[in-house]
Amino acid sequence: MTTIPFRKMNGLGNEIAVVDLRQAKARPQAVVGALSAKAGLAFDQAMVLLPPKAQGTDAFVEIYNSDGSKAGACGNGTRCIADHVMAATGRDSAVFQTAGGLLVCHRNEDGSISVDMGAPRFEWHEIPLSERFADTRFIEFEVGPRGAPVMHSPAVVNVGNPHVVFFVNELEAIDLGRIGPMIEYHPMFPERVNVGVAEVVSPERLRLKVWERGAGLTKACGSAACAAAVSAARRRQTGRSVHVELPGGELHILWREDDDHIVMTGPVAHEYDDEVELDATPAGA
Ligand SMILES: N[C@H](CCC[C@H](N)C(=O)O)C(=O)O
Repeated sequence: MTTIPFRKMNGLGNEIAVVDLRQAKARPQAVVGALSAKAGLAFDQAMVLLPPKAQGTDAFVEIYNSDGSKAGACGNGTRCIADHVMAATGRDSAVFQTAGGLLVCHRNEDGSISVDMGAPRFEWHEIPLSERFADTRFIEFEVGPRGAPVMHSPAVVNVGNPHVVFFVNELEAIDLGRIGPMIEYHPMFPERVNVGVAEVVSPERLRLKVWERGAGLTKACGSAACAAAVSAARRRQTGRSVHVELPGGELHILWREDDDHIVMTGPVAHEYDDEVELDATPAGA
C-alpha cells in the first residue's frame, strides 16, 4: 500500500488538488484516480508535479480535469502550485513546464501571485478547430426558447488550452449550465473547448462565467479570464489591462505589448493537507 500526500487549495473557488510526485514513485493517473475516488474530496483540477525536464524549472506539471482529461494550462492551479513551491523553497518565484509551454510565476508584495501564461495563439489549427468548418464565418447557438438571446460571433483563442468566448449584453440571460456542454462537445472543437461568456462593463473591466472543458461550471477559470481579456482587447472593447470578475472573485489580466505575453494575477488559498492510498505498488517503484 502506498500513501501519497496532497494539498487541497483553491484559486477564487476553483477547486485544486496539488500532488507533488517529484520525490515519489507513483503514476500520475493512479494518483488522480485515487483522488477522484476519495470520499469528501471534490476538485476541478489536479495539478501533478513531476521531476523537472528543463534546466531552470522547478517541475514538469501534468494537469488533470475532474473527468480525467488532461489540459495544457490551468491558471488558477498554476498559482496554487507556485504558492506550494515558494513555501517550500522560501523563494518568491517558481518556473514550471507543461505541455502548453513554460509558466513563470512570482509572488507580489500583497501576497498575490502573478503567472506569465505566455503568448495567445489564434490560428485555426492552434486552437484547434476542425477543418470541416474552415469556411465558417461564425458560430451561432440558440440559447433558449425561440426568440431568446442568441450567442454568436465568438472569439477563439488558445492560451495553452482551447477557449471559445462569447460576448453578450446581459450575462444573467445565458443559461451556461445548459448550453455549456453543447458547445464543449461541438464537432467544431476536435479537442473539446472551454466556454466563456463575457460582458464588457468598461474599458478596464469584464464580467465572466465559464463552462470548463472536463470540469463543467466552475467558480473561476484563470485561463478563461486570459482568453476573454485578450479577445476583448483584440475587438477594441477594452484596453490590454483589465479586471475580470468571475463568480468566485476577481483576477487582473495584462496582455503585454512588448512581448505579447499574458500576465494573470490573483490570490490563492491553502485549505488543508491530506493523503490518498494507492492500492498496488506503483509501476517502476
Ligand atoms: N478545464 C481546462 C483546464 C483548467 C482551466 C482552469 N481551471 C484555469 O484556471 O485555467 C481545460 O481543460 O483546458
